[in-house]
Amino acid sequence: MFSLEFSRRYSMAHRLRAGAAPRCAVPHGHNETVTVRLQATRPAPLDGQANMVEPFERAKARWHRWIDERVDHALQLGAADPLVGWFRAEEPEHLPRLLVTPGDPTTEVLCCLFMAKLNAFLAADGGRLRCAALRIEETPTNAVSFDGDPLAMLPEAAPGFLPWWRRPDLSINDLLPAPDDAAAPARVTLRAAVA
Ligand SMILES: Nc1nc2c(c(=O)[nH]1)N=C([C@H](O)[C@H](O)COP(=O)(O)OP(=O)(O)OP(=O)(O)O)CN2
Repeated sequence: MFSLEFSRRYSMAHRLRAGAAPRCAVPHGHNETVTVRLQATRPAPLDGQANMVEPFERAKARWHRWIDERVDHALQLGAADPLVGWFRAEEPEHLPRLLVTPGDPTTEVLCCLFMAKLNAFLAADGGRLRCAALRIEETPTNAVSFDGDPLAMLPEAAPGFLPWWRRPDLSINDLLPAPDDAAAPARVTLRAAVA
């Protein structure tokens, strides 16, 4: 089967608070590269004319827009990190720049969140492609890759609530309604109801 592979580079900062990597408890940054492998959900032979699974431009458009506009230069924080509350109180204008993860923002969880988000984009674009594997190079010497079902690796959301990584919008957290997300006000109300 054919695979389409795309790489994108972004800068990020994060910190890990759970204690598994004590050196990483203080905010610090990396320039990371994410590489995705896409496959057709219904593989077909080449047609002898266009000979494409899908034009690269179409296959990667939403994904690269999200990486460039939202993930690049975001601060990645675990949902329970007190820095989230600090930004809410002191610099709420920067809340859209926080990428909030369930538990510490490790490269492992990022792989699953990114893959789930990419699959949400691909489903919204017609479901012709799906992400078969994803790899993040955190540093020149450390990388994590994942294949399989990313949702099986992540905590379940409250019933009726779609977390940001399952929505085909540009969001990177659930702290605020995303400006491009018409359904967000209803979802925030629903989340308040289940909390
Ligand atoms: N399993 C994981 N372990 C670690 C992660 C992670 O996401 N998953 N992350 C970190 C830190 O982010 C750390 O900044 C990067 O790791 P580290 O090995 O310290 O990076 P170096 O560039 O210093 O690597 P060298 O090969 O030693 O130069 C830690 N662990």
